[in-house]
Amino acid sequence: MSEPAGLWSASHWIVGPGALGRLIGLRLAASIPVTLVGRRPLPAGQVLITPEGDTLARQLTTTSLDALPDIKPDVVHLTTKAYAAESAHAALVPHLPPGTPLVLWQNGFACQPRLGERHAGPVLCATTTEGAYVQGDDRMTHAGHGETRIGALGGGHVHLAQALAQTLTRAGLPAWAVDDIHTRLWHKLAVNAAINPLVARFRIRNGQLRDRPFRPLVETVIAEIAAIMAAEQIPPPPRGWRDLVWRVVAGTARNRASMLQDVLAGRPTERAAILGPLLEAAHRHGLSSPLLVELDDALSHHG
Ligand SMILES: NC(=O)C1=CN([C@@H]2O[C@H](COP(=O)(O)OP(=O)(O)OC[C@H]3O[C@@H](n4cnc5c(N)ncnc54)[C@H](OP(=O)(O)O)[C@@H]3O)[C@@H](O)[C@H]2O)C=CC1
Ligand SMILES: CC(C)(CO)C(=O)C(=O)O
Repeated sequence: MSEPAGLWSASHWIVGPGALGRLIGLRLAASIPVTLVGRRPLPAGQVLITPEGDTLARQLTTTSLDALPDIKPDVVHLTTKAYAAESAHAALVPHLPPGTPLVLWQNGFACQPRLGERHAGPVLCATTTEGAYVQGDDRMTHAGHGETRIGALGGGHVHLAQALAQTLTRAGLPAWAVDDIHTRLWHKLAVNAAINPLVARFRIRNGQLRDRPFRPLVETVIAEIAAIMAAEQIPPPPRGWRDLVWRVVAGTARNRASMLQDVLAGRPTERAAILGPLLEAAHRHGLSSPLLVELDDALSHHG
């Protein structure tokens, strides 16, 4: 695959340099100019612990949204949580030349269509199974290798998606350009909706969903999600929704899911981006989804 000129040496801004943002930033920074843009500047010396236990130390340019450099980026990766993406984008936009490509890495399906409309330049969405968590302002752990898919919601910007996929792959984050990112985002949303609210509510690890008291609840949530997806004409995964969800439960059995971690830490959750689009679709199609509504309601007390 040949790469459009310039992307491998292009400068990348990572806006929202938490777990995923720093994973991308530190991996790219081995050979590409990267700037981490936060709400507050992070230390320039950053450390990444690899899944194999090795330590990668990097010096990066770090700054904050209120002190952006004059040199502009060629690509912006927005890696805040879903609920912060639109406000971060609004703060950033006055400082970006029109036409700057934007890559959205959020889970759920809330900010993507809205920013796709609003951003004055190409917008790509990425969905990834990489796993990362933050250990401090200068240290993060790449917990597990995964795969990333990138594409535009309308299916365009193919060369840009291919170039970015190649750039990420060369940096050690295997990535592919796809023409069905819309479907893939909804599949990831389905997995997150089936697992995250239940484990957050009962404060259990993902694997415990297989146990007797929780298993029927997972099955009910999957059935509600499958009905909504069918009404929305989202194609099911090849072996169906149950197979997809239970495979992820088995593969992440020891995980404390992100929503559980957020609830335990008293942080806002990504409830609105994950359950919101499902409940809106259920409403549009006149479908009843009592368990999803109950879980959404319970989580709403956590923000
Ligand atoms: N972590 C992972 O393994 C994966 C995460 N994802 C998705 O990626 C997204 C990011 O997740 P994750 O990296 O874990 O989240 P984190 O909370 O670790 O990182 C979010 C970062 O965004 C920063 N931030 C918040 N508001 C703003 C703002 N207005 N401007 C600039 N920066 C801001 C936060 O700063 P501060 O530190 O100041 O709060 C923080 O550094 C989520 O949608 C998540 O679902 C998807 C797959 C895997
Ligand atoms: C797939 C799952 C549920 C794995 O823990 C996840 O993506 C999350 O924690 O948000």
